[in-house]
Amino acid sequence: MSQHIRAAIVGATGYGGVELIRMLLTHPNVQITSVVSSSSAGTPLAESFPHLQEIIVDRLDAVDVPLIADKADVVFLATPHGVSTEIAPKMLDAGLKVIDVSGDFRLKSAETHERWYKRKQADAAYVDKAVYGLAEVFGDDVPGAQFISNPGCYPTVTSLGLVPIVKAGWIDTNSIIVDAKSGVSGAGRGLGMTTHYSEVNENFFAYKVNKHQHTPEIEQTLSRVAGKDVVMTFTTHLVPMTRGILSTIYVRPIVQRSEDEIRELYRQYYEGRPFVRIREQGKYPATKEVWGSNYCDIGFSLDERTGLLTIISVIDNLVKGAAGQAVQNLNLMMGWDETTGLKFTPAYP
Ligand SMILES: NC(=O)C1=CN([C@@H]2O[C@H](COP(=O)(O)OP(=O)(O)OC[C@H]3O[C@@H](n4cnc5c(N)ncnc54)[C@H](OP(=O)(O)O)[C@@H]3O)[C@@H](O)[C@H]2O)C=CC1
Ligand SMILES: CC(=O)N[C@@H](CCC(=O)OP(=O)(O)O)C(=O)O
Repeated sequence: MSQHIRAAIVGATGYGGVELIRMLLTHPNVQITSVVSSSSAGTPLAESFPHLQEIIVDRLDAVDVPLIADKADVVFLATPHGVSTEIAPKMLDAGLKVIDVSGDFRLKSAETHERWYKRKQADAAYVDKAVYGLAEVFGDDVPGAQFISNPGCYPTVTSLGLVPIVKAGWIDTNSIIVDAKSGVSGAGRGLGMTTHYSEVNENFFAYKVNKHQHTPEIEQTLSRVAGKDVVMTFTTHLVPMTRGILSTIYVRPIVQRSEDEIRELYRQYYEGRPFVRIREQGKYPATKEVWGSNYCDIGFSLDERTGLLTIISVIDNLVKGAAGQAVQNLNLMMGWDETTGLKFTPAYP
């Protein structure tokens, strides 16, 4: 099925939003008809982003739901936590398809959401309506959906690294340890005490230890595929680079399997899913090998001495971790090939 669709992007002056503009500009089935800003409405886009000199839209629109519903068929929300809670229900009621890149609708339990995000979740009717769009795992839920909740960056890279082996029941699901590192663009474009140059340059630190809001999101996915409660230890770190997340995952196998058999399990699970690439024996992915692309690359090492399996998974946080997966979900929603408009080769070096 091929069909054109008009798209609006809210939060377009931020990193997720501008990455959506980059992806959608070359998408053959999409026309960007509204670019929305709460702080710069009425100004040209090039004022926020001088690298976007071509006229995509005349001026940035305000957050005006009837106007957006008039101009677009689908709206992408690349807004800070809490904003989608307010505006997504109105947009859905106005008949728009909504793809929310924020964390507002990812967790199905209101109590868990409040505990980890420290704010009240949206109306349960809308949370129920939101389809969690981890494309390679739950992509079958997406076609025909009106409302997609796009996974977080750490949850995407970590869940894709764990789902096949958790689903197979080959590991102890009570002793998973995830050691994840992100580039600074993961924190968005806004200035913050821990993200400005002199704090980040020549520095490396853990943050939100045992308190990261993505912990319950990953556990929700793993519990869903395992059919039982899964918990894990999850530590995030900030790395002095712009893009990329690398997740190092340690698990304890409970069945005797060789590294080759584990690799084959992953190959079979991701067969026909072009954005997950499994590395050969002894090869471990680096963030630059997916930079600017929608790929998630995964490598393995089974340590015969300790019996532990190390899984290394990488993505570009702004692409597979945000805008790219959002476009992948649009493709699945619309019944288009999931790679449409997303065949970016990583920029290297
Ligand atoms: N950065 C990343 O790697 C990832 C980010 N995400 C999530 O995506 C969302 C966007 O992140 P990111 O692009 O990094 O953040 P940024 O801070 O870079 O951008 C957010 C944008 O939201 C807009 N905004 C702020 N308040 C409002 C409001 N009340 N109504 C409408 N728009 C508003 C701002 O634009 P303006 O002032 O022009 O309105 C701002 O530019 C967040 O929820 C984030 O958690 C998810 C996965 C990865
Ligand atoms: C480096 C950095 O600070 N990253 C952010 C990722 C936030 C994000 O992507 O937010 P969602 O919860 O909407 O997915 C963090 O760790 O909170």
